[in-house]
Amino acid sequence: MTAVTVSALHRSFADRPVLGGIDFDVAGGEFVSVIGPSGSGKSTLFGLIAGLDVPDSGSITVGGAPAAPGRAALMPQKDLLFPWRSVVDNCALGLEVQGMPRADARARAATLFPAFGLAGFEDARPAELSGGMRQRAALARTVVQGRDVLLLDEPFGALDSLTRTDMQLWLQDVWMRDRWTVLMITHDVREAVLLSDRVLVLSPRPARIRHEVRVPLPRPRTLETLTDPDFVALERELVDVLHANA
Ligand SMILES: Nc1ncnc2c1ncn2[C@@H]1O[C@H](COP(=O)(O)OP(=O)(O)OP(=O)(O)O)[C@@H](O)[C@H]1O
Repeated sequence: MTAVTVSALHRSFADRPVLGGIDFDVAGGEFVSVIGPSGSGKSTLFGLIAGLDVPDSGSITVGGAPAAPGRAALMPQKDLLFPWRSVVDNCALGLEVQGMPRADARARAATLFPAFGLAGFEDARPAELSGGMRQRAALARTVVQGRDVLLLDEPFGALDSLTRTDMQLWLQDVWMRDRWTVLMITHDVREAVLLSDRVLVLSPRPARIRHEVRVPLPRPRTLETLTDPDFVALERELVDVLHANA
C-alpha cells in the first residue's frame, strides 16, 4: 500500500524556484528520511504534503486522496509548546482544534504518556521538562492526532548528542510498535541511516531527488549498529553525495 505519492512537484516563491520537480512514493509503514543542503526546500516539501501550502504544479496524495490539512500530522522544526498550558493540554491541543471536547482530548493524550516517558508530567508546564522530554511531548502531540502519516521536521535538531542518540533509539522502539508511516527531515546522516528504511537526498535549489539509498539493516538497530561495516558504508555513500552537492 502506498501512503504518500509525490509527482512532478514544483513550487516557487516570487522568482525563486525552490522545488524543481520532485517525485517519490512512500509505502505504508515505511520510515523515510529526507536530507539535503540547507535551504534546498525540505520544509517547503513538508508544508505541501501537510496541505498547508499549494504547489504550482504536480500532485501529492496522502492515503490515496489529495493532500489536505489534517491528512498527515506535521511536527514542525520548533516544538511550539505553549508555555502557559500544561504538558497534557499541549498534547491535547490538536484534538481540541479538531473539535474534540477538552476532557476527551486530555484523556486521549494522557494514554500516550507512559510510552513517551512523560508519565507523572501531565500537569507540568513545558519549562519544567528536559529538552528530550519536550521533543517527546511535541511528538506525542503529533501522534495523538491519529494520522497514518507523520511528517517530522528535524525532531532532534536541538538536542545534545547523548540525548539525541537515546531519542533516536526510543523513536525506533515506538515506531516498531505502532508502524506509522514516517517522513523525517534531518541534517544528520547517521540519524537518517540509523532510523530509516530509505533515505532521499535532495539536490540544492531548485530541489530534485538526486539520490536514494535503501537501508536493509536488521531491526531493532542498536548502538552496535553504528559501527557495523554495512552501516558505515551507507553513511559514507550519503556523505559523499552530499559533499558532491556543494
Ligand atoms: N513562504 C515563503 N515565502 C518566500 N520564500 C520562502 C517561503 N518558504 C520558504 N521560502 C524559501 O524557500 C527556500 C527553501 O526553504 P526551506 O525552509 O523549505 O528549506 P530547508 O531545506 O527546509 O532549509 P533548512 O535545512 O535550512 O531548514 C528558502 O530560500 C526560503 O527562503
